[in-house]
Amino acid sequence: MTYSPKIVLIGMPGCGKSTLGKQVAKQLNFDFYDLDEEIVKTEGLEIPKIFLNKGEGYFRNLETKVLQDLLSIDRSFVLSTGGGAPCFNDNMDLINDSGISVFLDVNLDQILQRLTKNEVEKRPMFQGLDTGEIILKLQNLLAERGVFYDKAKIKLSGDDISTEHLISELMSYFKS
Ligand SMILES: Nc1ncnc2c1ncn2[C@@H]1O[C@H](COP(=O)(O)OP(=O)(O)O)[C@@H](O)[C@H]1O
Ligand SMILES: O=C(O)C1=C[C@@H](OP(=O)(O)O)[C@@H](O)[C@H](O)C1
Ligand SMILES: [Mg+2]
Repeated sequence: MTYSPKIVLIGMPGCGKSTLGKQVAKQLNFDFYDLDEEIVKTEGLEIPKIFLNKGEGYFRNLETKVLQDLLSIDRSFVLSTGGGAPCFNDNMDLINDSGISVFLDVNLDQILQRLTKNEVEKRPMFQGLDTGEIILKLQNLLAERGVFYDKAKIKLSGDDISTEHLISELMSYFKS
């Protein structure tokens, strides 16, 4: 039987899951999926529109369904999740049952800088908030979500986690 690793990136919104995931998949020659992009394709609506028109509860159930479908693919891939994905509907256990979860633990100051540049409009959780409110929101989210992120099989921290760093951690994990 061949081993098909499924690498699943998790972490706070803005920590770099989508950016890093794409790069790592390319370097490893694995398929790449972005959970949010797959949700958008399934629903035919952008993420902020799904939140606005159908509500967060609907989004979370759709997120779980699309996650389950992706995790059942029998090939190696890198999957970048959305920041909330591991924290609803037993998703973190699902991820750990079939994949290698990697928590990108980037500090909130760094995330704030990235989000406030140009990234708020894509993320309904932060729309309409000023900088102070975004800080509070990030702190509250991390307080709720840390317990889920902590279940990751691999944890990487730093302001700027590189593709090389992630690949080297994965190689050590595969060897262990
Ligand atoms: N290592 C990095 N250094 C600087 N900016 C980054 C880095 N990784 C991601 N970014 C930027 O931060 C923003 C959020 O990144 P993204 O990959 O969308 O995060 P996530 O998918 O975790 O929400 C984007 O503008 C992206 O270009
Ligand atoms: O943290 C969250 O709850 C969310 C994060 C987003 O993904 P990113 O983590 O890629 O921003 C996206 O799934 C949605 O807007 C909800
Ligand atoms: Mg993303």
